[in-house]
Amino acid sequence: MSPSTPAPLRIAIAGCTGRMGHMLIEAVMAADDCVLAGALDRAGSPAIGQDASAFLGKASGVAITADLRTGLQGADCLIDFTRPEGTLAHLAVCRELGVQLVIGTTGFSDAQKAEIAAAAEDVAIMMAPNMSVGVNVVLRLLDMAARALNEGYDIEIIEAHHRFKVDAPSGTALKMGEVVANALGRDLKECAVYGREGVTGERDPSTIGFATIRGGDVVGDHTVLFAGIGERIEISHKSSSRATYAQGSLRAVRFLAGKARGLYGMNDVLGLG
Ligand SMILES: NC(=O)C1=CN([C@@H]2O[C@H](COP(=O)(O)OP(=O)(O)OC[C@H]3O[C@@H](n4cnc5c(N)ncnc54)[C@H](OP(=O)(O)O)[C@@H]3O)[C@@H](O)[C@H]2O)C=CC1
Ligand SMILES: O=C(O)C1=N[C@H](C(=O)O)C[C@H](O)C1
Repeated sequence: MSPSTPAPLRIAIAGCTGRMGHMLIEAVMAADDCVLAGALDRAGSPAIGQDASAFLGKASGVAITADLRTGLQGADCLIDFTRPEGTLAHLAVCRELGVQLVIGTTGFSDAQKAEIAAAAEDVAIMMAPNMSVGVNVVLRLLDMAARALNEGYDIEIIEAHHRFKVDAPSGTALKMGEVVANALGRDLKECAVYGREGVTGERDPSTIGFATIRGGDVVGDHTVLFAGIGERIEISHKSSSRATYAQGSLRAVRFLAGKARGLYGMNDVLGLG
């Protein structure tokens, strides 16, 4: 390395054998400015002890471990796409060791989100339910659309994901709901309707409806429908590869570099305001 070349970003991956874990390891290994520093999996996983990039047919020299301190030792930043309880366990050790965090996990309760915000007083964290550039641009479009269509339009959010997804609605759909509700001066907690069945009565115009589809290998589709009398507007995003989430996560790691603390979103990373 020449004296002017910056040191590579040392990245650990949690949930390293998961769908996103594999995408992230591939992305880190392919990035010139990043190095794989650790790979975490759950205790009891048959992958413990194996090389983290063995699935790519090449060696990283990093063995998969369930020991958080071993996996985080030597890392600047942990990228975590696991489950809420896993992320919170990782968060506690990252906070203690001063390791930054990029959190892609979805399905957190309000109390769990508050725990993450508290940890961000000590360590820099970027958390977003969707790391793709496209979805984050859509969030801006939704803010604009909701303000312009603030009367006479029923708002419904429809999302589709693969059969393995465990949380519903998706974190992205909920974020879309929050953006639209905020733009309209509503509280999503009070106006969200999660599915309908039976004699529901006529639609209450102040509600925001959610519909969830699960099946096959759908990577992630989201549509926000503004339905008026005489016209409908649909704002859609469709993911065809998880690589966009991995590339967004690396942008987040680069954004966090050098930051001591604070809780950031993908809007900060992308400069979307
Ligand atoms: N923000 C974004 O852009 C995106 C977010 N996501 C979110 O990321 C998360 C993971 O998605 P995906 O990769 O598809 O899921 P997978 O189930 O494929 O992978 C999850 C990984 O986390 C591990 N894990 C599960 N529970 C725990 C735990 N309690 N502690 C530690 N590790 C754990 C799993 O291990 P094991 O196999 O042993 O259970 C597995 O390695 C989901 O919340 C999903 O919604 C997904 C894509 C994009
Ligand atoms: O579980 C997934 O796959 C995805 N989860 C995220 C979410 O819940 O919004 C992001 C993306 O839609 C894929």
